[in-house]
Amino acid sequence: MTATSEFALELKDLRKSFGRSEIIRGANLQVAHGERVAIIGPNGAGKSTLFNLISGRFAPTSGDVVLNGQRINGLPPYEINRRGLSRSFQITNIFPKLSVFENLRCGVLWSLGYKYTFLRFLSGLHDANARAEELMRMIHLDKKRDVLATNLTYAEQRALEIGITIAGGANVILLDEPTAGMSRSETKRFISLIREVTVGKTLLTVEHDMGVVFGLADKIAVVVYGEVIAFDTPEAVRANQRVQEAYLGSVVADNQAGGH
Ligand SMILES: Nc1ncnc2c1ncn2[C@@H]1O[C@H](COP(=O)(O)OP(=O)(O)OP(=O)(O)O)[C@@H](O)[C@H]1O
Repeated sequence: MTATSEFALELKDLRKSFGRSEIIRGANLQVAHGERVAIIGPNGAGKSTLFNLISGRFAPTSGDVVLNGQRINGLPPYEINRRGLSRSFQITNIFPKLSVFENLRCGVLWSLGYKYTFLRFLSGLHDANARAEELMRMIHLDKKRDVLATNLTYAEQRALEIGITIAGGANVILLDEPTAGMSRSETKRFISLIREVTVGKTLLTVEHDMGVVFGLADKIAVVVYGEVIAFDTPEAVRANQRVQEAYLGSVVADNQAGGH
């Protein structure tokens, strides 16, 4: 997708209520093309709700979500996907009984299905195979080409999921706690993998692990009570007094106490 606007993603005074409780309370954010952003904040602050608003699972109560310069408020997820945003979930959505290659090929075909008529879709099958091979190399699973997804390690399954997420060439990628459940060494390798496969793309993650946040993000968005209270470089966010008071101080204390 070509960059037609200054920002890949903008949230403008975004609000979301469930019944009488307003969960997102006027969130604003401007993410530049190619930026890697981690969304952090206390439990219940509204991070997942923001992701759900951006990816189209929920429609906002008011305000705008702008993707590549186009308002996408209230569009269904597949339309938003077609416009260049792809999301992977914390819960894996790979097909366990298909091989690595077949899973990736499905991801490619699925994304082609939205972009092409049926005839072009058929002629695209050859391209789909080539793209699936390319993705397999990108996620370092080419040696596991014919292994069923169910027989991969957990970290490999998460890598496969990222491969499927980027298969369609979306320029904005949303990852929900991409390293959750991984060991420290797997996490380290996985951060490198995410960095590699998202070069030139805009990345948003919801993340609790501060090691991942500081290893991956160019910028951090801090969400507290449904508002983005800070959006800056990791160093600036770490030094931000308001963030310290509202959130980061307690996380650092938790980590020192052996929590997560
Ligand atoms: N579909 C829904 N209906 C009603 N309330 C909801 C719904 N989805 C989320 N909420 C509420 O919105 C608030 C924010 O939840 P959300 O999951 O977005 O927070 P979060 O920052 O992602 O939290 P965590 O870090 O614990 O995952 C919570 O109080 C939650 O109960």
